[in-house]
Amino acid sequence: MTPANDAIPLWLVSVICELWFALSWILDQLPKWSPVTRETYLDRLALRYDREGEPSRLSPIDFFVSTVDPLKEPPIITANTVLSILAVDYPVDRNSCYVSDDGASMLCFDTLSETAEFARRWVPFCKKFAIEPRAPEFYFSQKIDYLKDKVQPTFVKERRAMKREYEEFKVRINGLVAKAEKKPEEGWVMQDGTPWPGNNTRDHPGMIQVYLGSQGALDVEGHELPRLVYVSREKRPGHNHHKKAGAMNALVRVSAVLTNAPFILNLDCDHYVNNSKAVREAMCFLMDPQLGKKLCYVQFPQRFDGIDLHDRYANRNVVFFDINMKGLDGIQGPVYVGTGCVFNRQALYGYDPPRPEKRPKMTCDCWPSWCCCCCCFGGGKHRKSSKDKKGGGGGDDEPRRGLLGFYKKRGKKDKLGGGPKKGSYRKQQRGYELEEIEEGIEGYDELERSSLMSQKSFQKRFGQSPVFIASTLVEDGGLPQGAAADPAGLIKEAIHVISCGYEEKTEWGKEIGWIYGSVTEDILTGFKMHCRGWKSVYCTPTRPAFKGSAPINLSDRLHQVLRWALGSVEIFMSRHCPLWYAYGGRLKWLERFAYTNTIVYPFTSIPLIAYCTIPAVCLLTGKFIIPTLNNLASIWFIALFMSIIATGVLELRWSGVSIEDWWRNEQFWVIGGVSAHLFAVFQGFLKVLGGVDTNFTVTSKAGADEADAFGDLYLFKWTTLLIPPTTLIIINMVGIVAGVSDAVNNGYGSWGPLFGKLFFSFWVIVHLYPFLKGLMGRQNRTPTIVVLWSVLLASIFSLVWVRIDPFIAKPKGPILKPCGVQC
Ligand SMILES: O=c1ccn([C@@H]2O[C@H](COP(=O)(O)OP(=O)(O)O[C@H]3O[C@H](CO)[C@@H](O)[C@H](O)[C@H]3O)[C@@H](O)[C@H]2O)c(=O)[nH]1
Ligand SMILES: [Mn+2]
Repeated sequence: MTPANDAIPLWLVSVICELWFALSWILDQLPKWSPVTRETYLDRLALRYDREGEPSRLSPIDFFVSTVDPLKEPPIITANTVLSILAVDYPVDRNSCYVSDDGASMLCFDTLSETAEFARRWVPFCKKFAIEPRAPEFYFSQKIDYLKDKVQPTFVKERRAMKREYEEFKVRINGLVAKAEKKPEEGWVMQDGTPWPGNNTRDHPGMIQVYLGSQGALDVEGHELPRLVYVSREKRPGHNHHKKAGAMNALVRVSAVLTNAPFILNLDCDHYVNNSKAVREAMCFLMDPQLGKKLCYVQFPQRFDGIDLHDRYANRNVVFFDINMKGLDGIQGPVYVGTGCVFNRQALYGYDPPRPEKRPKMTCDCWPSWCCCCCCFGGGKHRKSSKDKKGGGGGDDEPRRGLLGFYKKRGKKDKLGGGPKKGSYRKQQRGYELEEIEEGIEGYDELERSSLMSQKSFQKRFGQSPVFIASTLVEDGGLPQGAAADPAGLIKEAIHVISCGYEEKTEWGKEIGWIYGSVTEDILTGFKMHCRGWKSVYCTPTRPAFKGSAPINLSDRLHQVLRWALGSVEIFMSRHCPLWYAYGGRLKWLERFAYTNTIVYPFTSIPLIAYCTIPAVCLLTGKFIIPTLNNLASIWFIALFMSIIATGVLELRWSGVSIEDWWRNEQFWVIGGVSAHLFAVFQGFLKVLGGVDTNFTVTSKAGADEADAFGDLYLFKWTTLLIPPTTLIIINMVGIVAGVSDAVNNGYGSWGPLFGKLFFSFWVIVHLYPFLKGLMGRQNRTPTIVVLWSVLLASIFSLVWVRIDPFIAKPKGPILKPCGVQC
C-alpha cells in the first residue's frame, strides 16, 4: 500500500509476486497445524496376533518390487532389495515377494534365480543372528562394531563365511551383467536352451516364474522360505503400458491370483528393507481392530543412503518427510510417495471405507475442520498424539460407529474378543460392543455386496478373469476355496491377467489400482483414496524402515524434480485436479489444501524468477522497490517478518529438523523453482494445449521410466535446465558490480540505499550457491555451452536495461552506468 513512486512497474511486479507467495505459504502452512508423531508397540501386537507356541495370526502381505532397466538399475541392487524382503522378520508363509520387470530382461530373470539360491543361506543367517539391515551389501559395508550385542560363539566364524559367500554371489551376478552387455545375434537363450521370450522388449508375451515358497526349495536349515515371483507383463506395440502404474496394476492382479494377501507393500527396486520389523510396524495400524478398517495405507518416510555429507541438493527432503507429512498425518493422512507404503488391498480395488452410521452431529458440517482446530488451539497436538500412542482408536476424532458397506472385515478369529484382555487398546470395552454389532450385520454385508454387483458389473470393473473376481471376494485375503489345488491353472490365469489387453474397457487405472494419467502416479493414487474418505497413517520407526538411493549429481536431480513437477502440472490440468475434484466427498478441507499445494507448486517458479531478477534490475537501474517506510508500516513489516521466523523456529523445534537441512531445502526450493519447475510448467501446458507433437510427449514420459532417458534428448534437456539459474546468477553478479562501482563513483551518500539492494541480490546468490558449486565443481564434462549461453543472455539483458532504463522517468543530470562511462 506504499508504492515506490519512482519504480511503479517494479513495485507492482513485486506486489503480485508477494500475493502469490502469500497464497502458496498459506497452502503450505495450514496443513501443518496439528502434527502427529506415532509410536508403535510391537510387543502388544505380538501378544495379540503372534504368541509363542501358537500359529501366527498376523495378516499375510505381498511385497511388490518394480524394476525396468537392468543397466540403470543394477541387478545387484535389486537382488539386495529382494534378499532384504525374503529375510524380514515375519512368518514366511505370510510373506511373498513379486518382482515386476518392465524391461523383460533375461539378466533380471537370471539374477532372481541366483538370488533365490543365495537366499537359502542368507535368510537363515539373518534370522539366527538377528542382523540389521538384511540387505547383504549394506550389512557388510556398515562401519560399526559388529560384535556388539552378539553373544553366540559361532557368530564371527559364520559371519566371515557368509561374507565370503556374498562376495562369490556378487561375482556371479557381475558375470551375468558382463554377459548381458552384448546381445547375441540370435537373441538370448535360457539355460535350458529355449530362446528367451523377452528378446524384443517392446513386443513379448507375459512371463511368470515362481521361486521358493512351500513347493519350492527350502533353506539350508530345512525351513520354508517366502515365495518369490518374477513377473514381466505382456508388451505389444500400440498399447499404452502406463509405466510404473501399469506395472503395479499387473502385480496387483497376479498376486490376487497367486497369493491374495490383504496387504501390499510397494518398493522401488533400490529401496531395501532396513528395519526387519517394518511389516510389523505397519500391522500395528492395519490390524488395529478399529483404526485399521479405515486405513487405505501406511506410508513410511523415504530415507536414503549414499548422499553427500552436506546434502547439497536437498535429496533427503527432510523438511517434507519430517514436517509436512507429520502435519498431514494429523488431518487425513500422509500422501503416498511411491515407495515404502503398505496398502490395504480393498482400498486399491476402489471400494469406499466403511461408512459411519448416520447420527446427529454435534458440530455443524459446513465449517471446515480447521475451525475446530482453532478452538482446541494449543492442546490440539498433544491431545492427539497421546491418544495415538495408546494404539487403540488412533488419532481419530470421529465418533466410533458400526460398519455398513463394502468393507471386508477381518475373519472371526481376529475379533477382539479372542485377543488378550489387557494392554494395548484403551477403547477396548467399547470396541468389543461394536464388534458384536458388526457380527450381526456380517451376513447382510456380504449379501448386499453380491446383489449390488452382479457378475457383469464385476467384469466391467475388474476385467474378464473369474479367478481374479472370486479373489476380490475372499474374506481376509487368501485364495478362494479349491483354487490352490490347481497351481498350473493359477499360473495360466496369472498370465491371462497380465496380458496387455486385459485392462481394456475396465476401471483399472481410472478408478481402481494405481491411477494413470500422471508421471507422479503416486500422488494421484493416494489422492483418489483420500477422496473416497480413506485415512492413511504415517509411520516413522526410529530405525528407518526402508532405505533407497537418490540422484546426487545436479543434472540428474534437476531431471528428477522436473519429472515430479511435470507430474503435478499434469494432475493440475486433468479431471483429478484437487481444486475442483470430488467436492461433496469425504476429502477433508485441509487435506485438499495440501494436495492443492502439491500440484500448484511448479507455478511458483514464475514469481520466483521475477523475484530473482528484480534485485539485479534494481542495481542496474538504480531504482528500489522498497519505499521509505513510515513508522506504522515498519511495525507491520517487522511483525510479519518476526511471525514467519517464529513459525519456522517452532516447526524446527517440534520436528527435530536441523537448521542446515532447512536451509538446504530453502536453497533447493529456489534452484528447482527457477529451473525444473519452470520447464515443467511449459511442458505441461504444451502437452495439454494439444499443439504438441508426439515426440514431446515421449520426452516427458522417458523421465519416469529412466529407460529412454539417454541420448541427445537427455543431453539437450539438462543443458536447457541449467540455463535460467546460471543466467540469474550472472545478472545478479553483474548487478552487484554495477551497484558498487556506481556507489564508489557517487560518494558516500549513495551507500545507504545500496545496502538494501545488495541484500536482495545476495539473497538470490546465496540461494543459488549450491547450483553454482555444481556447475563449477568436479564436473568432467564442463557445460561450456551453458556458460556461453548464460553469459550471452545476461549481457544482452543487462545492456538492454542499461540502454532503455524504462523505470527512470527523466534522468536529472548524468548517470553513471556500470561501464563507468558518463553517457
Ligand atoms: O515403466 C516403468 C518406469 C519406472 N518403473 C519403476 O518406478 C520406480 C521409480 O523410478 P525412479 O526413476 O527411481 O524414480 P524416483 O523419482 O526416484 O521415484 C519417486 O517418484 C516416482 C514418481 O515420479 C515414484 O514412482 C517412485 O516410487 C518414487 O520413489 C523404479 O523402481 C522403476 O523401476 C517401472 O517399474 N516401470
Ligand atoms: Mn528412485
